[in-house]
Amino acid sequence: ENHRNKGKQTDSEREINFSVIGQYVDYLVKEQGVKNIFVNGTTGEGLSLSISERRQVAEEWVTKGKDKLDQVVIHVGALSLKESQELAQHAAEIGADGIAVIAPFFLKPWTKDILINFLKEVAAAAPALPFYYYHIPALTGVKIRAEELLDGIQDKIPTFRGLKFSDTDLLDFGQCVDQNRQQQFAFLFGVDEQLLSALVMGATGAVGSTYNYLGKKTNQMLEAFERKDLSLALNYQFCIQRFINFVVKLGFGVSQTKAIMTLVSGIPMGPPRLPLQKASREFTDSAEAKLKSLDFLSFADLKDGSLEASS
Ligand SMILES: CC(=O)N[C@@H]([C@@H](O)[C@H](O)[C@H](O)CO)[C@@H](O)CC(=O)C(=O)O
Repeated sequence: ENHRNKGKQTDSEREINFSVIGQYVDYLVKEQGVKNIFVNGTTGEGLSLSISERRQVAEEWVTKGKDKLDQVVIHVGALSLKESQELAQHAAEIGADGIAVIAPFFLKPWTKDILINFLKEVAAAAPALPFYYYHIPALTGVKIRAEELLDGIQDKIPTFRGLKFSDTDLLDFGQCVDQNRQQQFAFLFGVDEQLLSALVMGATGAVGSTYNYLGKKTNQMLEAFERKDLSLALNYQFCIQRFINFVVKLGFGVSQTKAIMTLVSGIPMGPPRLPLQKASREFTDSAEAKLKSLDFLSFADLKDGSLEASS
């Protein structure tokens, strides 16, 4: 299963290229100002990887991020509670900074209490690690409101430290913040095109796919917000929205994100794994033109061979 550095053609198409992770850490820190990483989530196709691959990816990020990254949080959600616990324990062993879990999405928890019980069992496998609930109802189909879930959650899960909220329901998000003011929870927003609205609601941070290549722009928005320069912050958000709106119309998902990451960083992300399909050349060309027209990408930013890798 470990095809690391064997260099066969099929490996690069089908297997994880662990060797670029170290390079990618440097890229994110230096070029994008991103120092916190969420590993094996949606963009990382965590649920399409084997348990052994997930362990290896997590290890590589923690090892290569040492003394460079502030926090590496590992997503350990799985359909099998046992696998999730194994991954949680592994995250603790390798020195990750936290774990996050999505709701199981095949046989689903139908009530808040059942979901809490599942999460509690995973959290207990890594009792020293901060625990985050990853709320992404559009993908899991589990629509239990985050605000309800958070009510009294620390009594059940003492390591609970926050929420990664990947949904557009700002009523739910706002109420998560409003009802937990006494706690020091992290409220991490996951819909990049709406981040400014979530900041107004009290988001304490963000986790998202576009920060791989729009990290610098988003940091400028965060700084403007911090300085209370709302009109400048809104300018940045609208700029980001123009790009996301453009690619959404072309069909935007994890595969397309990977193609853009390759294009902008020059580091080959490889194709996605089935059932995802590689982004088309037309998509990548259009996205590139849009990035340039929005001044998100200059010719100088394009690294040699970047188009090669995504073609
Ligand atoms: C459904 C989805 O992929 N959502 C993204 C967003 O960053 C999303 O790509 C972005 O807001 C553009 O719509 C993140 O919430 C997912 C994420 O952070 C992850 O990779 O775990």
